[in-house]
Order: sequence, then structure tokens, then C-alpha cells
Amino acid sequence: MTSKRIAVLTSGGDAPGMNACIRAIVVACEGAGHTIIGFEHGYNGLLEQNWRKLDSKKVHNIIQRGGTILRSARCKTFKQDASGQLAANNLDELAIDALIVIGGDGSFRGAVHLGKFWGGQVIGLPGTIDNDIYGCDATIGYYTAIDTAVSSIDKVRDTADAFERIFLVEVMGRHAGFLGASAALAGAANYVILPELFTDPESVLNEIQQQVAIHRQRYGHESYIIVLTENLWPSGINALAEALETRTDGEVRPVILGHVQRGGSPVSQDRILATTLGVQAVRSIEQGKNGIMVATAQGDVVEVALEETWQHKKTLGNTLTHCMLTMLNERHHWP
Ligand SMILES: Nc1ncnc2c1ncn2[C@@H]1O[C@H](COP(=O)(O)OP(=O)(O)O)[C@@H](O)[C@H]1O
Ligand SMILES: O=P(O)(O)OC[C@H]1O[C@](O)(COP(=O)(O)O)[C@@H](O)[C@@H]1O
Repeated sequence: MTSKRIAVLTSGGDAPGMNACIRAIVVACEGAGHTIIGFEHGYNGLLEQNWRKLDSKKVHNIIQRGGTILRSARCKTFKQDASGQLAANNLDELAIDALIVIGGDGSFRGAVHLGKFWGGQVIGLPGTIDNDIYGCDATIGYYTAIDTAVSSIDKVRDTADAFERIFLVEVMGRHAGFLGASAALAGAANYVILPELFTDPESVLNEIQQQVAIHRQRYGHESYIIVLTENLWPSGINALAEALETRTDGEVRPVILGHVQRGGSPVSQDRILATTLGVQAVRSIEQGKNGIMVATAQGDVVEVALEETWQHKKTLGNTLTHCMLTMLNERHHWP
């Protein structure tokens, strides 16, 4: 096998497990005799020739670290043709054969944009806490973000119970409800407001009002946890809290989990996924693959054309939706 010169970068929202993935790529490259370099700060590093050589010593003791040792960025100028051309020139100057991009669907669009100007191989690996990439079961960072949200919901419930209050917990997800759905289920929330199930504010308010009343009747107390996906409630979480206080005649407290969900040590599921994908990406490069995302679906490694990852919308799926509608949102027919 001929040895190659391979580069890696992390782009878009950082996600726990990105370091585990970088480590796997470096170890796999070193084992096969490839040269591996890392560009810093996402696509900015490609434009500014900001890179460093990586080896297994440099990735020692990073598997458990959140964030990304290569840093990440949202590089707005990368959408321009001039940036694509400049990045291609810089990659050619370094004699790079293949680039691995760890990021979300925006980063994959960037990879395809680069491919219009560059003849090398481009491989995407799904890394985002949102899990909103079509063609894969889970993205690197998703499992850790669920755990972070769930441990916060557990804590919120303690104080919610003590004061018999309603709590609104806002989770990330951009415009997707995967994180909200999983956190609400694993955290045993009472209600969840997700983009995929959202109708209109008035209907949601009516339903919550009705269900809080049923809940109080049933349990004799008012502690009630609602998980809300960010960017969804038209005038924000505080406006929703105020509206609910009026409707339920109780105290409602909003909690925004925010960027806390992006940090922390990756859980083992994310480390294993990240390591598997890192190793497979190097193998795909050795096989001459180009323009694909390497991911896992239904237990197997899959290769998906990068364009497909954003041309199709990933859905919550029937099983998860049915589970939510059974376990949450008080759809029980109590005696
Ligand atoms: N259409 C595009 N063309 C070129 N580059 C893009 C495009 N969309 C996104 N990118 C690059 O990918 C980066 C990350 O995208 P973003 O959507 O912010 O995050 P994510 O990759 O996590 O979805 C952007 O800052 C930009 O550098
Ligand atoms: O860090 P920023 O730029 O404020 O972005 C916040 C967004 O990034 C995320 O944390 C991750 O999104 P991406 O992985 O798609 O970049 C979203 O959940 C959130 O909406």
C-alpha cells in the first residue's frame, strides 16, 4: 500500500468525542505509514495555512477530553469560491492526498465546496451534539450531550419537587429534536416541545394547561418538568414561562442548559463511535473513496454521499415518536 499524506480538521459546533476521533485517525495513519497533519480552527486553518504535524505522542491522554485539540470555528468566508480555490492551492502546496472533516452538515457543505476546486479525497465524519445528520444513527457527541442534559434534569427535579414548581428546561438541537426527545425520555420529563411535534403556540399552551391540571389531580402536587428545544418558542423561553404562570396559576422557572451540553468528557458510546469512525475514515481513504460521510447505521459502517446528508431530512422515526407519545405529554387514560 502506498503511504499517503492525510489532513484532518474539526469544524462547526465542537462535540465531545472529537478528540477521540482525532486520536483514532492519528493512530490508524501512523500504523499504516501515512503522514497526518491537523489544521487548526476549522476551515480557517486551511485558508491561513495554520497546521501542525500530528503523531501518537501528541494525541496521548486526549480520548477523555471534551472540545477539540485542533480548535473549531464557523468560517463564514469559506462559502466563497475564492476561499475554495485558496484552500485547494494550500492543500496542493502541502501535497495532501486526503482531508478528513469532522463536523456537522454545514461542515460537509464546506467539504463539497472544497471538492469543486481540489482533486484530493474528502471524507466527512459526523460530529455534532444535535444528531441532525441524515444517513447515520448517531453523531459523535450526541450521547454525551444527552447525559449532560439528563443529569441536569435530575437535579432540576429535586428542587421542582421541593417547591412543587413547574420547570422549563431548554436544550440545544438547533432545529432538530433528537437531543430534546432523548433527554426528556431518559430524564422522565412530563412534557416535551420539539420542532418535529410542534403545531402552534396556542395549541401547545392549551395542552400543557390541561395536562398540568390532570397531573395535579393525579399526584396532588405541582412539580412538572417540560423539556423545550431551543429556537422553537416564538418569543423565547421566558415568554413561555410567563404564559404558563398565567395559565396554571403556579410558579414556573426557566432553565437554559446552553453550551454546557457541548462540553465534558465523552461517554464511552461517543468514544467508541469516534474511534470506529476515525479508523474507518483512514480505511476509506486507502480504498480511494471520495466525497462521502463515513458513519454507522443499524450497527454497520456506512458510506453516504456528502450531498445526501443535507438533501434529506433526518426524522425522529416511528419508534422514538411512539415512545415519546406513550411516556410523555400525559396521554394516559387514568381512571
Ligand atoms: N454552503 C457552504 N459552503 C462552504 N462552506 C460552508 C457552507 N456551509 C457551511 N460551511 C462551512 O462549514 C462551517 C461549519 O458549518 P456550521 O453550519 O456552522 O456547523 P456544522 O458543521 O456543525 O453544521 C461554516 O462555518 C463554514 O466554514
Ligand atoms: O456555539 P454557537 O455558535 O452559539 O452555536 C450554537 C449551536 O451549535 C450547536 O450547539 C451545535 O450545532 P452544530 O454542531 O450544527 O454546529 C447547536 O445545538 C446550537 O444551536
